[in-house]
Amino acid sequence: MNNVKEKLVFALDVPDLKSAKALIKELAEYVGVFKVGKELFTAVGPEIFKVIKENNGKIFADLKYHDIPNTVASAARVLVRHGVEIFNVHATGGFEMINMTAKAIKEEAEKLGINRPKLLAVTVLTSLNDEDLKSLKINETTSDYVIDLAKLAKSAGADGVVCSPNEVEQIKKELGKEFITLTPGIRPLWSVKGDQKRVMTPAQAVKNGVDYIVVGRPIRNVENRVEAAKKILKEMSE
Ligand SMILES: O=c1ccn([C@@H]2O[C@H](COP(=O)(O)O)[C@@H](O)[C@H]2O)c(=O)[nH]1
Repeated sequence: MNNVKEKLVFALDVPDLKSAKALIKELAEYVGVFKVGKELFTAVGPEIFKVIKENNGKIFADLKYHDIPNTVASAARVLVRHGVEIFNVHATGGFEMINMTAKAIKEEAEKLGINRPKLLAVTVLTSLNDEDLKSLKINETTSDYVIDLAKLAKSAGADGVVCSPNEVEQIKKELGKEFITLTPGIRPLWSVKGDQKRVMTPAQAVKNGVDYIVVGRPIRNVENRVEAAKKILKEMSE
């Protein structure tokens, strides 16, 4: 069970520090990594990183940077100084943006004598499907586009990608087992899809070889969150 706990990333999508603290305390025993997304970070800033560290948690800064290379690399240096374990940028920011960021975090971590965070590139959001790509004038299937972006990200120095569990087997086959896959769009059979379109159950995602699964609402929006987390860990270990 402990092994699957390390794979479980919980999305702290709440609007204030008080709610985030309560969730961290409630779920620390069942969750490997806490994900800080745009809502919480915009509300409380880097203070949340301190709180997670104080509770011996690992941090995934899900800030999905997408800007010119110098801006992203500079922001990433700050994340290194905050001691985050994982962070991400959009793969569509391009080779130079990812490459400059990868070099910057290595340099910054060496300067501080600490481990550098893992750099992941977001491929195609799990709320998008083939039809959505067509409307964006992208003439590829979602899975082909994800693989192309994953190849670009790897060649630029990323440690892995954010994708849906549907693409994991292919990514591992083409880019190697060590290339990290972190997958939102996780929906146990007892939960609702909401705005997620490319979804999979925790059990199937683990079978497909994902390194991390991200779960938010299926745990956060139920009455007994500890029970929901335990149920997911059980499904992951079956
Ligand atoms: O492609 C992506 C990238 C990021 N996310 C984030 O993951 C969580 C999922 O939460 P649920 O409540 O389990 O849907 C959320 O914070 C998203 O911002 C994603 O869903 N898809």
